[in-house]
Amino acid sequence: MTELLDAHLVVERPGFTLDLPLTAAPGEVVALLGPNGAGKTTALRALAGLLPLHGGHVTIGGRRLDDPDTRRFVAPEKRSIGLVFQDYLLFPHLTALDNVAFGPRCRGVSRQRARADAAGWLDRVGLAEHARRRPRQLSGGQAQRVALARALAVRPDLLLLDEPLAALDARTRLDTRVHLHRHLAEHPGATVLITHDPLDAMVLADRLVIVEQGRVVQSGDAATVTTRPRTDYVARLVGLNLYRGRADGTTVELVGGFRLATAEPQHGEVFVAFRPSAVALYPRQPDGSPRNTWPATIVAVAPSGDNLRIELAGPIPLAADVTPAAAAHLNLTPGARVWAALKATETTTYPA
Ligand SMILES: Nc1ncnc2c1ncn2[C@@H]1O[C@H](COP(=O)(O)OP(=O)(O)OP(=O)(O)O)[C@@H](O)[C@H]1O
Repeated sequence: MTELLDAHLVVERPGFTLDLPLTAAPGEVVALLGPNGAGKTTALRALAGLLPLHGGHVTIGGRRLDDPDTRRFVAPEKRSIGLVFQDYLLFPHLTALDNVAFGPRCRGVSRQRARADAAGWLDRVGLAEHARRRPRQLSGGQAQRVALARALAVRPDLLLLDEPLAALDARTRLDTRVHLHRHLAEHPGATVLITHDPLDAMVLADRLVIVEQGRVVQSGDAATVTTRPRTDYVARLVGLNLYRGRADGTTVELVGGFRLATAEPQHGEVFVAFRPSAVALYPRQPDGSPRNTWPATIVAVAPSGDNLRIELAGPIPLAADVTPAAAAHLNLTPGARVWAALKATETTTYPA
């Protein structure tokens, strides 16, 4: 597939370097996911032309927009890009309609045409009857939809979304996520979205690019990234226990010396992952039990859906999810001693 976006973003900051190859095909939605300070906003700003590159390049639709080597730099307003920022950045003094008409107007479309077009976009995002309202008369979810309509109204090759749902309450967020998903699916251009929320990323994106300390640490579709995390950040994000070790057949010696029995034979450096719900906790050492059992100490207990998420210390740090019924047999105070058990068949092992 030919890429609509072809970029290598190199930006130097004191004590921080962004060095991020990034591509997106027509119609593809790519989510940049990463912890605070990973460089996501820097990447988005560089794509938009709000921040010039120090190295690498940005090419959209075959057009070179930023290339420090040849001193080429195309200003943000001359790029075929639509932006939706976290705080929406709607013009407060303009109506919803004129906010949406603004981009096309700047590109030389007549006032009448731009407004007619804007009315069509507002209709598409379900806000036809709010066209005359100003931003402060709109709810958070409505303002977000106006911002989306405004970004799409210029028919951009590349749509950039910065935490598009972060400012919304849980209920609005759910509705808006579904709504946004539909519009992204219809958008013929490429989309790059940044988010902290794994659910947003998984629902909205075709591909996840995980960024830590300015670099790509993992990328792929949601299924691969979530079942085979390669860093602690990703493992915590998707709620898996993750360890690194050395495999010899179906035994993996973890960093620190603890040994786990696994199901798939491997050799050499590996990751071992398993779900917290695969761990069973007992008050005493279980007999006739799976091959992996070890004593552990409860560190913290918190609700997790219908279950309880128990954080444990011991030979390995561990998260276990137990049902309320199972929890009733345990003393769940921090500091209490329990036994953890894990079936080898519940583990996934893959090369590091
Ligand atoms: N204007 C600036 N001047 C100097 N350093 C900056 C500037 N903006 C960001 N940084 C630094 O660049 C790095 C990346 O920041 P960036 O905002 O891109 O991360 P992020 O992944 O978007 O984080 P968050 O999720 O917290 O928004 C950080 O170390 C940050 O301190």
